[in-house]
Amino acid sequence: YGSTRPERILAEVKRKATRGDARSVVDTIDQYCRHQEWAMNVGDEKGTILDSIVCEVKPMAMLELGTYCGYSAVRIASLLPPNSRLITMEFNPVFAAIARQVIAWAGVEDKVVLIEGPSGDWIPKMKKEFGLTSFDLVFLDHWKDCYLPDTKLMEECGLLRTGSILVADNVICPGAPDYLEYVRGSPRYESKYFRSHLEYTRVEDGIEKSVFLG
Ligand SMILES: O=C(NC/C=C/[C@H]1O[C@@H](n2cnc(C(F)(F)F)c2)[C@H](O)[C@@H]1O)c1cc([N+](=O)[O-])cc(O)c1O
Ligand SMILES: [Mg+2]
Repeated sequence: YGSTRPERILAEVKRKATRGDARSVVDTIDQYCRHQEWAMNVGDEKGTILDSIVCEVKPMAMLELGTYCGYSAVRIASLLPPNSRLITMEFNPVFAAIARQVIAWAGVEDKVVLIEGPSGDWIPKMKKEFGLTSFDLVFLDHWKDCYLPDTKLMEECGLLRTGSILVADNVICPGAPDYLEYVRGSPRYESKYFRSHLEYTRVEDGIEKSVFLG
């Protein structure tokens, strides 16, 4: 029986990355996915844009939708201020199990809370479950047709405050046209596009940064 791509990525991390060294985990995954087999991590080029926003915002409460193998969770967690938390949500239990091991190998498990299940179930109960008032920063990198409904649900559940920032991957490729139209057209958001490339390729893609104005 063959292994899955996430299992092969985890095996590469355990073989090549230094335990406890988040940067070496990130670099190992980037090397593997650039030279061995492509995978849908935000990647090194768009990852640098994400890093700059995380460092600028210094979020105390951050949410990621779409953990996959944990690449961006590790990347983000390595930049978080002390006492801040990244909550990362994953729908697929197989991917979640891999991501937990990647996050542990990187030594950032104290900064990351991985929750499993559909966003529609979790978003309405996050305030209570985690004693949250709102998220300072949200990274959307899950199913592209869920970006808009989940953003509206976060608004409705009071998880966004004036100044909360949404960062969305793949707004060009594969694309999230309804989300893009919403954040760019709504008076309640101030949106900015960061042009880049689809991870590990020369195809155009980009990240949209949108500030919620309340
Ligand atoms: O489809 C793409 N990403 C979809 C990513 C999907 C991932 O998000 C999880 N999820 C689903 N719902 C939730 C939550 F949190 F809501 F519960 C979490 C899924 O199980 C999966 O691991 C993609 C595709 C390409 N590409 O080039 O095709 C490039 C990319 O960067 C991509 O992100
Ligand atoms: Mg993506």
